[in-house]
Amino acid sequence: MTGLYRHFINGEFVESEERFPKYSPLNNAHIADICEASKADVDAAVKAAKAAMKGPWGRMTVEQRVAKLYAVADEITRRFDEFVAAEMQDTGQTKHVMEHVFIPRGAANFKIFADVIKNVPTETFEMATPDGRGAINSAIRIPKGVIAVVCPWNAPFLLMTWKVGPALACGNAVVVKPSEETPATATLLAEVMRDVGIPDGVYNVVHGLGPNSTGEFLTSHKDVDAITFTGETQTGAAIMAAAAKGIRDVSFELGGKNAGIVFADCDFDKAIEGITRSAFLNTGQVCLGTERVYVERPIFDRFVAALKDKAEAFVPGNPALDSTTYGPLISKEHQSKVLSYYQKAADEGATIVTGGGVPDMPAELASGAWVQPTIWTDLPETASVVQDEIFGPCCHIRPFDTEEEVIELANATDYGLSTTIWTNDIGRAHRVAGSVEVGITWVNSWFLRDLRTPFGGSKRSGIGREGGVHSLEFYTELRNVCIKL
Ligand SMILES: NC(=O)c1ccc[n+]([C@@H]2O[C@H](COP(=O)([O-])OP(=O)(O)OC[C@H]3O[C@@H](n4cnc5c(N)ncnc54)[C@H](O)[C@@H]3O)[C@@H](O)[C@H]2O)c1
Ligand SMILES: O=C/C=C/C=C(\O)C(=O)O
Repeated sequence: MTGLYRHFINGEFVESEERFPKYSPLNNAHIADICEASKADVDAAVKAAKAAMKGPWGRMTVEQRVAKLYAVADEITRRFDEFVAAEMQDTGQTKHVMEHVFIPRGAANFKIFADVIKNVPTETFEMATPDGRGAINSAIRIPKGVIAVVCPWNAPFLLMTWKVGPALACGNAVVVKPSEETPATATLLAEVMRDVGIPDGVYNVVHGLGPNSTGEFLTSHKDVDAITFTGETQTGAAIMAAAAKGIRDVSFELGGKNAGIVFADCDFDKAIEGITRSAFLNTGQVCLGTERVYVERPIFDRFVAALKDKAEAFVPGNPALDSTTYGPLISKEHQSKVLSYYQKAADEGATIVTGGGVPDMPAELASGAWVQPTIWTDLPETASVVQDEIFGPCCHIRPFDTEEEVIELANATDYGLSTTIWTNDIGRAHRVAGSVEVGITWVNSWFLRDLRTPFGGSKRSGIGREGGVHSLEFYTELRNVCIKL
């Protein structure tokens, strides 16, 4: 996948003059150039998508669309190793996480929404009328039209297909703007779309940056009917302002500062396992990840010691090796941001339980975006690393004494994406789950996904829910047809 990443517009790969470099997270080597879509390129992509809605795609039956989406999923599965390699090259994350989490979810994201759209009923109301003949109201689902899909870099293929799957299932056409850090799998998916016969213009990809670049050109384009975005809360605010012009609908999955809550009656080993994953999977670059851990006082010391052991057991290195369990951050820029928080934690008086710096790496990887898994204790809740989303492999652990106290601590944030609660008291699990202000709560688990369930954030972590029938709310419009009999 080295070389040049091109746009995919109206069924063809096209280049543009402006380019920017892609560096490997593993060693900062220059591994590719990426075309940067101009206003004219974006306009061509939006025009192609709009035209596709009036072409064969717009005329397909649901059954025909569903068959196409299954073909997309099957082709992703057939080219599985290429997707694994492409995303591994962009993110530096381990082959294991690619093979077991991110790439299979790409295929699953097409199948689930093909199944949903095939089985969803429409609503009908019969009504009486003064002439005694009555009328029937029937709501039919209409695709919204051209959907802009703006994606982040942390789980590029999973997050992009989580939007493209339902958008296409509902009969829309999409223009995807992948993150500037992760062009590979969106581009590879274009080949899949072409090869399985998705009509030209239904799936378009425009590469580029955000502000004053492709992302802004796309989200402010007047012929985009709706915008689905996953990324930082501040970017969401900028996109919302762009969407206000023309009154376009938005679906946002934004940042988080998620709390893990561990009660003393939990299954200790499972809780350690779970919090290890939620804090450090994907080098902490998971929106659902845990950066604040609250542990009931009787098991606090034991918990901190056990999590320290887990953090120190990660093996950073070449992601293609089975022995590697830990990757770099996405970029040197993100490394600087995370390291600045490591410094702030030290300045603000944290006890550094483990980490806090850069791991020793062999010469060929020494220039990569590596940081150590890091655990802090003893900070006040006002400390920067307890307040801000860092998006790195780090967490602060604090003891608590009562259920009421921990609920208050968990809720003391503007974010509200997810939480993970560890206890064997089912009543307490249910009470606490009902009180933590988030969109997604896991009890005795984390990131256990049933794709039929509503997924999204509360407070500043998002707008709307995607997943199962909930995605239909965003990707279609209901048109009520009232037939007087
Ligand atoms: N809630 C969720 O489900 C979820 C999932 C994954 C990631 N995230 C969040 O994503 C963030 C990490 O991703 P990121 O750093 O790529 O996010 P980001 O907001 O910096 O960028 C996301 C995308 O938006 C584009 N963009 C940036 N500015 C833009 C603008 N003004 N107009 C239009 N497009 C613009 C970027 O080019 C990129 O494609 C974290 O905050 C994380 O919590 C949330
Ligand atoms: O990093 C964020 C991971 C988000 C996961 C999903 O959006 C999902 O599982 O659907």
